[in-house]
Amino acid sequence: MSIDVGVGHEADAVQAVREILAAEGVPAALAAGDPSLWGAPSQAEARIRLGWLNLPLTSRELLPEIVNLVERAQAQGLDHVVLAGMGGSSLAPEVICATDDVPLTVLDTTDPHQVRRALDDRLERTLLVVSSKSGGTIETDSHRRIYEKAFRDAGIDPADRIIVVTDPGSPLEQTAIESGYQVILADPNVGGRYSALSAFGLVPSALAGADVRKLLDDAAGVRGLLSQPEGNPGLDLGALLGAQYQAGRDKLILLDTLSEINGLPDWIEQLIAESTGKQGKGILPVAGAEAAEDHDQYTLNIGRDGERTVDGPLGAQFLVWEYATAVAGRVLGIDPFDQPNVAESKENTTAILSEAGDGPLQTGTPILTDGPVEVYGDLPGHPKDLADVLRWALKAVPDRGYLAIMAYLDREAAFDAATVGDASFEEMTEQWASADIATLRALLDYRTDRPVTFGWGPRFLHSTGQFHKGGPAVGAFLQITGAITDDIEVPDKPYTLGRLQLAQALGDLRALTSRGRPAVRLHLTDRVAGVRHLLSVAEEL
Ligand SMILES: O=P(O)(O)OC[C@H]1O[C@H](O)[C@H](O)[C@@H](O)[C@@H]1O
Repeated sequence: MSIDVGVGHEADAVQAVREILAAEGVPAALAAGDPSLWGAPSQAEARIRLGWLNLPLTSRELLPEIVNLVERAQAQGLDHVVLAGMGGSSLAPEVICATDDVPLTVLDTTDPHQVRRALDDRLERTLLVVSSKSGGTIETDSHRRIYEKAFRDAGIDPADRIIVVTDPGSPLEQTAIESGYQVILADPNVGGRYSALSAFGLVPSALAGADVRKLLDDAAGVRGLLSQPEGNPGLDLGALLGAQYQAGRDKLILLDTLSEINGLPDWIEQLIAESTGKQGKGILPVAGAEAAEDHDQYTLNIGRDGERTVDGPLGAQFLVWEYATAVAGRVLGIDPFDQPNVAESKENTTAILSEAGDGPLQTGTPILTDGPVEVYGDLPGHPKDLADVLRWALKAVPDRGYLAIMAYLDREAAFDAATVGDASFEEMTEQWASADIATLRALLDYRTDRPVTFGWGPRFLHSTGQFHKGGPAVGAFLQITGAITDDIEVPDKPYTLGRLQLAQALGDLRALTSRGRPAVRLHLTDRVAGVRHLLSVAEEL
């Protein structure tokens, strides 16, 4: 089964870019793993980052080991699979499992309420996959420590329940060996966001019940096309992204509503934002929005329907989008394999934790309080209430700009609002939406012609966070944090999850404001009431 790319009515412009790329020999060179395609300064990194091109073949070697893991888990009756992993270490398994309709609990959060939800859910049948390429990611390290303690407290040996996926030689590999955990080593020549078809994508998905062999088969089916100058879906898509960028359309609205693949835009978001958002350039992917066409925006559909489309099975989609992103990187003149600005927020987080010592974190004082919402920030014009603050945020977006909502909250919290009993599907959806902070995106989107993005913190720090800081300086930022009523200790660390989460929010805010980007933090002193209030104020703007 193959994959089709529909380039829409800009076919001539796309053809022009494709011809240049073909004349430069890009398709064959990229398919062969030539690291010189992004210029001399990128060559050293590219040399160790092109392994994804071969994963449809090389990952097959993992299948016997994966089958053993799955059989062992089944024999032990472990049917609740929890995946601790950030960014590239969890986004692909989330899409794979949602598409195959098998349950996977993803922990890519430091929100203590959301982590507590997972801990309280079938611990006696839980299998934890700890996935981290670097082996040093603070969120994932915290989850491992918390689960180790929870297992021990429940009289369960963590070595029976924890599987580690990491790169050879990482500190996590060392810890895993010392702790007696099963370790699956990933291909070190593949970067995090290009790792969907590696052990990072396959191991947790297979344990959750997904058909990963099919994924590799579908990717292998398209791989042979990637060296060709014609009939090459990766080249077509890369040329489309590049041509749109050259025409000033650098906001990509991703739709998947009519697709059988569930949630691919979230994975594409990380791939494109982190790969291209740097040196003041970049393509901003917008997931979860309505279709939009404008001088700087265009829509692309996953599936058959629409003007610009990418239609084909998930395994092929992964490979084609990765190839297209690498091609677009060349057209934009950036290195698609580094993420130079991600580290900055992480360093700020560490600094904020150490500045505070044993005392409370330095949050400053609110400039105003509107019911259950406190407002922190340096805002001009003396806003008098929350409505003023939201109006300011919308106005702060420049021409060609965007508004980013970043919520450091429990992304499952809206489940608590769902009525049990005889509510209809529509009623339940409505209840969900009115308790879900993500609804704010649509409410604000309605009031501006600029794109509005929504990200869960700290998850987005490993994705669009790179674009926010490294991309064009045209973002305005609305950060949302919430009171914590049930915090969780991180064993052998001087912080709790809640303290870490707040430090991450403050650290990113510092990175944004130090660049002069308009940014404000809304703090919900009561989460449920705060979400309700914020949504009702946004509705009446
Ligand atoms: O897999 P890990 O090493 O834990 O990394 C998880 C994520 O961390 C960083 O933020 C990178 O920018 C991401 O590209 C990566 O996916």
